[in-house]
Amino acid sequence: MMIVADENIPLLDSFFGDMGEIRRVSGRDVGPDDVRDADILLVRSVTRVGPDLLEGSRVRFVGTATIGTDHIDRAWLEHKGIGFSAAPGCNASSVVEYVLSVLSLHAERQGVEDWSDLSVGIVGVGNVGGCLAERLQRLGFDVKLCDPPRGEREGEQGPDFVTLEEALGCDVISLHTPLTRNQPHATHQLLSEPELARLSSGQLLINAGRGEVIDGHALKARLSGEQAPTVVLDVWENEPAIDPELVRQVWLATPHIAGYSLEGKVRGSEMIYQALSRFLGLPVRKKAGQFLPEPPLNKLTFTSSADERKALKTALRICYDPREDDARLRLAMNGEAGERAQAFDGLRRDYPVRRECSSLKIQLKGSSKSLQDSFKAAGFKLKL
Ligand SMILES: NC(=O)c1ccc[n+]([C@@H]2O[C@H](COP(=O)([O-])OP(=O)(O)OC[C@H]3O[C@@H](n4cnc5c(N)ncnc54)[C@H](O)[C@@H]3O)[C@@H](O)[C@H]2O)c1
Ligand SMILES: O=C(O)[C@H](O)[C@H](O)COP(=O)(O)O
Repeated sequence: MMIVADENIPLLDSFFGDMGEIRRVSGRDVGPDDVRDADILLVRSVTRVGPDLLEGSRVRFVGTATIGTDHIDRAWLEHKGIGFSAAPGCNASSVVEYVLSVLSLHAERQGVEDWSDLSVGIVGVGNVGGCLAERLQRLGFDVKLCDPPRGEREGEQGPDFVTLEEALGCDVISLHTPLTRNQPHATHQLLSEPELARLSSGQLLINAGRGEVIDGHALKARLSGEQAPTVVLDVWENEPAIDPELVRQVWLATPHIAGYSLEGKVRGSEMIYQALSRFLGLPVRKKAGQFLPEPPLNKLTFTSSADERKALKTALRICYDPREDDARLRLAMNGEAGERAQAFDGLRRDYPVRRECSSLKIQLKGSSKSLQDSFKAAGFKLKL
């Protein structure tokens, strides 16, 4: 069996090595000739999968080791009877930790002593948005949920959802919708000129969903105007050829790595391994946990003299500090257009190992019960 796989999917040999021959390809450049004799295609978000790539090939299963599926023509795969699986939720914790770290920095920058005084509007309350909402609510934030498709589906049974307009009134707005077009509640340019005009200084807009959910031209215009909001972008229109001017205008700019924890990536591989095994009628024997190395830092102790307001933020930033990715992306924006696009992809390909909060055991000596609860709510494990 021939398995063609994006070279950036981790643990290809460990998960798939005994299923067939693996041919590694560059996800950005893979073409019909690379997949013609393949049975299985494993991709990440940078490969567009549809008739242009697969017509005439013998591929019978496609797996994407990602949450997002906007790069996949699912209707065409179904029409052709080609099996498909994504990796829903694989890197949700990683994205949530990205947002928590950004929030902690924003509160500090705004001089907000208790970060949970900030109201947060979450747009798109699925795997990522739902996990973010749960953690923020446990941390005491006032959270508003905006998800019209869920609102329609769940009615009175679901949580109280607000309109986009109401969500845009929060101190922080975090976008976690998929990218969709030509359907009810399509998210392509969900935030355009009128929505961006509602935002003002003091507000923070985070996009860690898909770049095209915000109209980039309108955003640039808004950021050049009066009372501009603060903006954090992890995702961009036209990746990898992103707009360097927009990078300069936003507060934090990262190269689509919010979901790039090692745990998130390995879980993505595990989930498509499981789906492919089921598709082929093979037993599922391997687990992500067996391939995760010991984290470089596995224990952190706060003594009774620690400042309780700072302890959680310190731990969050030890696990992930977006300012490092921001600095690297800004440097990468110095070259010519082609060099910039290559550098964007290079930052993602050579991403340093980042571990999730759950890999770090926290010891709290003589701390309050509320601090212990906050650490647990943020996703840390406590060492008792
Ligand atoms: N930056 C990253 O590294 C990164 C990592 C993971 C996922 N993502 C992106 O985040 C997206 C969300 O991930 P997820 O796992 O939570 O997906 P999901 O499918 O579980 O949830 C998406 C939610 O958005 C809602 N939604 C759809 N249209 C909407 C609209 N117009 N307004 C408000 N809500 C709407 C859906 O009803 C759903 O509940 C993914 O599709 C992917 O594009 C980015
Ligand atoms: O959809 C996802 O899971 C994320 O956006 C993911 O982090 C994308 O990573 P990529 O496939 O582009 O490496």
